[in-house]
Amino acid sequence: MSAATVYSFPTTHALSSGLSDFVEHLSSDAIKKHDRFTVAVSGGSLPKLLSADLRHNSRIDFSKWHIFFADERCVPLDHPDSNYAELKTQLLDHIAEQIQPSHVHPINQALIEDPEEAAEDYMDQLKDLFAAKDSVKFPVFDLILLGMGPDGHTCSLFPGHPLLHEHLKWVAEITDSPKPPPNRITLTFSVLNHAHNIAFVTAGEGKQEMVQRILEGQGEELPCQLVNPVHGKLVWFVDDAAAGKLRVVRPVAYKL
Ligand SMILES: O=C(O)[C@H](O)[C@@H](O)[C@H](O)[C@H](O)COP(=O)(O)O
Repeated sequence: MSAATVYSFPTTHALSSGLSDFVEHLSSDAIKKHDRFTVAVSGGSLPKLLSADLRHNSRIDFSKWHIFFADERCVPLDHPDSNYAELKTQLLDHIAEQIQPSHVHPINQALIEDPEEAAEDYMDQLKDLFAAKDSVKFPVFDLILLGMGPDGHTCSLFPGHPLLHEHLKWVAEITDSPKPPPNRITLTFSVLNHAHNIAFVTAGEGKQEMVQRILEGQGEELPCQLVNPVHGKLVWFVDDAAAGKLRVVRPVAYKL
């Protein structure tokens, strides 16, 4: 995989605070350049780690944010499995007065029984924002925030799954996710790898071995290893526990 910068923090509190500074920096940079900040967010522990400090960060102009989901389970938006529901609880409800509701893009709840249609509809939502001109080949997010599954999956892109080779679609459906629920939609590697910035966020001792395998292992094609930005930057935000088995890659302290 392309050289990634690994930022390690002694605690998850420190990680959340560093991540908030990082997101603030990218957001203000993007708003200066093109008057908006486009971000895609994953599920799992990410919304909590992301939001602990971010939701109190008054230096961020959330009114310019456009929020998408890197992957989503095909469940109602108030279901405990919904990534949207988790982000709402952790972040959106806390910045409700600043964020514009039309700038938040959950999946279309009316289509959850048909993942293929839900994926097509989500691609249309992306097109509305990114592809005013038909010539846009892929959306270029300012930031995509990813988690790392225990098997090395990211988004709903699982080891050995045919979706790892999907190069045309922006958003794909999956109906046989090895992790329940089986029906989901996910951004594809084409979209991930065109982002300006990609940040993996993962914490805890239980992640040590997989973090080491992904960042230092060779000869595998784990989904997290297929995240290789074409022009953008790749960073990992981890705690010292998750970084505990790294031997070759040197984690650094985060500084703006
Ligand atoms: O259903 C899923 O596939 C999960 O939401 C998944 O994509 C998650 O992001 C990773 O498994 C990391 O999860 P943790 O950050 O909780 O370890």
